[in-house]
Amino acid sequence: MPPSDPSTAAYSNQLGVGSDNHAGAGNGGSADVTTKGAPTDLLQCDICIIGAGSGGLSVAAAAAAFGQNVVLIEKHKMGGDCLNYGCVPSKALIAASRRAHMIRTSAQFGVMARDLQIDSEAVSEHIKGVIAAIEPNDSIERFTGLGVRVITAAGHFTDKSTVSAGGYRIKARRFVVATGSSPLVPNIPGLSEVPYFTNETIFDNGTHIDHLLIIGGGPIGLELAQAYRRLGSKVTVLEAARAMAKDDPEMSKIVLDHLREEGIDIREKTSVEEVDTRFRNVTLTLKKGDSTEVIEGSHLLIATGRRPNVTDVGLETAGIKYSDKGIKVNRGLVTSNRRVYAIGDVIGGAQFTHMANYHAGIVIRKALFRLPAKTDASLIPWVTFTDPELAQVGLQEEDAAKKHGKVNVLRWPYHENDRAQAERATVGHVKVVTDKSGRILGASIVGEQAGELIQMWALAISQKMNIKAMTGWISPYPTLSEINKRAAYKFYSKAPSSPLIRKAIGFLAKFG
Ligand SMILES: Cc1cc2nc3c(=O)[nH]c(=O)nc-3n(C[C@H](O)[C@H](O)[C@H](O)COP(=O)(O)OP(=O)(O)OC[C@H]3O[C@@H](n4cnc5c(N)ncnc54)[C@H](O)[C@@H]3O)c2cc1C
Ligand SMILES: NC(=O)c1ccc[n+]([C@@H]2O[C@H](COP(=O)([O-])OP(=O)(O)OC[C@H]3O[C@@H](n4cnc5c(N)ncnc54)[C@H](O)[C@@H]3O)[C@@H](O)[C@H]2O)c1
Repeated sequence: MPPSDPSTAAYSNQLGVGSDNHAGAGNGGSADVTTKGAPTDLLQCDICIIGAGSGGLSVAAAAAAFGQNVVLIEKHKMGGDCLNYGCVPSKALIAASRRAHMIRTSAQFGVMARDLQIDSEAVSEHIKGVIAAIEPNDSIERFTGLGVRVITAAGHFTDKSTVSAGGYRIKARRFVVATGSSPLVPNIPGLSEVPYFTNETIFDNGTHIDHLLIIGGGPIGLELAQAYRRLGSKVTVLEAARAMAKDDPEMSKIVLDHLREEGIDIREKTSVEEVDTRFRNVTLTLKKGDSTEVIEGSHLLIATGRRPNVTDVGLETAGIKYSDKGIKVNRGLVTSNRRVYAIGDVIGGAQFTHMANYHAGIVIRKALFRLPAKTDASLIPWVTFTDPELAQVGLQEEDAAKKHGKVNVLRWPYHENDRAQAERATVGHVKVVTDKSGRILGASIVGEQAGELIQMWALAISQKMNIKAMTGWISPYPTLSEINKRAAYKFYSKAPSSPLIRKAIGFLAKFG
């Protein structure tokens, strides 16, 4: 089958797969129901959760572990986006592409690998294998074993304290809406006439992609851009504003420069005016400033953000306020209906699996133990899994300065780290922001394993630690984590007014 054949199962906007209304998972009992009830059957429980993605599963598992009577409703696939269309398949794809990159670049280590071959079908099988390995953790069997009653059907509120799903009426002490989000497809002339991938279809693709056009330069667009580039595709990214706009520009520039060096054509401040097909290819009419250009590629990926799954849940009926940004909640994640919490992607804001899990913890503390608990945005780390990775926690420099006035910015580069040299992973640096007294306000890391290295800064911020604590531990040699300690030492090299003392401390910092 030619790569751009619109009939390729994975490559179609006509599939109706996923989205707010996953095909085959119809409303009111048409789907397979784990336990079927007559339409009037009433289930009474402590907690009823709509949506078995990262957020819903976490609430269900924890509530069941504390002996609560739990009903969990899922209309499509257990595990939601993260397992089936998000984190897991994307990281498995990235892992495959990383192997290809390592083979291509191994000669600098004196290791010669010849005849690199990429079998797209086998890459696709690898992705499916990774999902299959994780799937049991999120399965109906596991949750039923934990004592959770799983109903596989669409759920919706029929009044302020009742949900209907799979032929049951469910009354609960508390409800949790965890219905996630779906790809936001922009309204570009011609787009609806042309086949395109979203995150819900691209991971099923088992054919080689000749030239992938990606609309959107956020984490989805850029993680997949690099993965496909390394797997042998030509890749062009079209971004209407700034790529990686949520990250510190100083740090994201390093990623973007690196991606461009790998041959990815990233065009910022570029709008897509029209989409069309020419022979079997996709053509995009681009506009940047006053100039227009038409480019052609074999496949198109839409990665332009998310829309919350707020339709068909009966939110109005339940008196739950929402907008196109998501369900409105207070910092305790309570909706305008005080019986109902909303968590994860469906409330908008930072959309990560660990965010949904964090929300789940807050709901458990509040609903089960009646403890006061509130979200704290300053604790949320995130990582974009490009190579180099980019990780962030707490405030970025600009926001820290706005909030705290004069701040200290501490940097330490990877190339000063012996392990980074040994691995030839010298791109990037750690950047830490503190207030005058040394209180850690934020940290960003761009470079090898930034997602691992950020963890200690996430801990430090959550524990309100001072930078002094980040120098008071012994870092085994040679590890990348030493970079964190070196960055912390920079706080002291800045403090003394004498240039001589500053220089001496800077010198000593090199010895940990
Ligand atoms: C390509 C991609 C890569 C990503 N990579 C990462 C990453 O590396 N790290 C990270 O932290 N995050 C990542 N994310 C984000 C992460 O996947 C989401 O933040 C996370 O899945 C949100 O969890 P959730 O429980 O809110 O929603 P979801 O996981 O979307 O789950 C919602 C569930 O609710 C179900 N549902 C919806 N409506 C109903 C209804 N009426 N009745 C019953 N069930 C319903 C849906 O079928 C779905 O299963 C990625 C996302 C994408 C798209
Ligand atoms: N590593 C991770 O944790 C990870 C990875 C992937 C996705 N995610 C999550 O998934 C969510 C969605 O990711 P995303 O990259 O789709 O969304 P995003 O909102 O972060 O980025 C979308 C980008 O598309 C651009 N855009 C929007 N409309 C456009 C148009 N018509 N033409 C050109 N550009 C346009 C926007 O300016 C923006 O930069 C993110 O919020 C993120 O939290 C996380």
